[in-house]
Amino acid sequence: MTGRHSAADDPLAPTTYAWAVEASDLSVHAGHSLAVDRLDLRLRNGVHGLLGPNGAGKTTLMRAVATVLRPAAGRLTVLGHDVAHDDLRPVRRRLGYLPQEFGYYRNFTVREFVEYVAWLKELPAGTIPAAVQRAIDRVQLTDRADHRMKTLSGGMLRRAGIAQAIVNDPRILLLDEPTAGLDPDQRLDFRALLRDLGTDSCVLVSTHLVEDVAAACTDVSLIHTGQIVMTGTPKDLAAAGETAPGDPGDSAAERGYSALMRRHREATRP
Ligand SMILES: Nc1ncnc2c1ncn2[C@@H]1O[C@H](COP(=O)(O)OP(=O)(O)OP(=O)(O)O)[C@@H](O)[C@H]1O
Repeated sequence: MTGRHSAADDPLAPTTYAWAVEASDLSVHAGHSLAVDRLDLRLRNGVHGLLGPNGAGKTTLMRAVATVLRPAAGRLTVLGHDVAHDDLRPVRRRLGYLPQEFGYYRNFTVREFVEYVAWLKELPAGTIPAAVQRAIDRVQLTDRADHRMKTLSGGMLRRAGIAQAIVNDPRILLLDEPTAGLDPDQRLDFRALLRDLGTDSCVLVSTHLVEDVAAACTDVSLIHTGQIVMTGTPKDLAAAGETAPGDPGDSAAERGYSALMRRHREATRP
């Protein structure tokens, strides 16, 4: 794996910025829609869940933090760099990103796919084989490492996607629907991996699965029509559910999510 440098020789050392991700009054377009609308968000290390209904703006926010989309207005800094104005290459080397749908050469093996991303992230050549092996092991694809991508199941593909996202030991890890297609055992293993990753990096996970958030996230932000509705801990979500037994959901956290979204819709109804 790549070694961590000291603050003195690393311009992206955490000591040089207060927040790993800081969005202030951020607006971002997706096509012609204003999908992120004057949003404020501040994230440090930890596992941050992003929950919201279809079309809420989760993917668009992720794409902006991944420096794929430019802000239309407001300010977004990632690892202390302003994504609208600064050189983003050092940031991109320190990012890991699992998009909802990711591209790959079908004939690549899992190892070749992850190696290719390691090379794109400019990892020192000598560190690549070990970094690739560790990433593949962490997502439990060890026995498939030399199988072609086209032969993997949907859940295995997702795990290969997670492996490429973590191969550079990223400071910021963006995972868009990472548990889609994983079987129950794999979801449990993945939650443990998330908690591990969040100890020394900033992980933002978009999901529809409230239970994943409750089990693996240090905090959660609810997003609706491009704005953050609420940020709190999974316990806050469950507590909101305890006081709203009539709202839909199979657990206190799910009922809390439903209740908070309902209250937000009622409060903002014209
Ligand atoms: N390429 C596009 N062109 C036009 N509108 C788009 C485009 N991509 C997204 N949108 C719109 O932007 C809004 C936010 O979409 P986004 O994909 O960010 O939401 P999401 O929360 O990730 O949704 P989901 O949970 O369904 O993945 C939606 O209203 C969507 O219709």
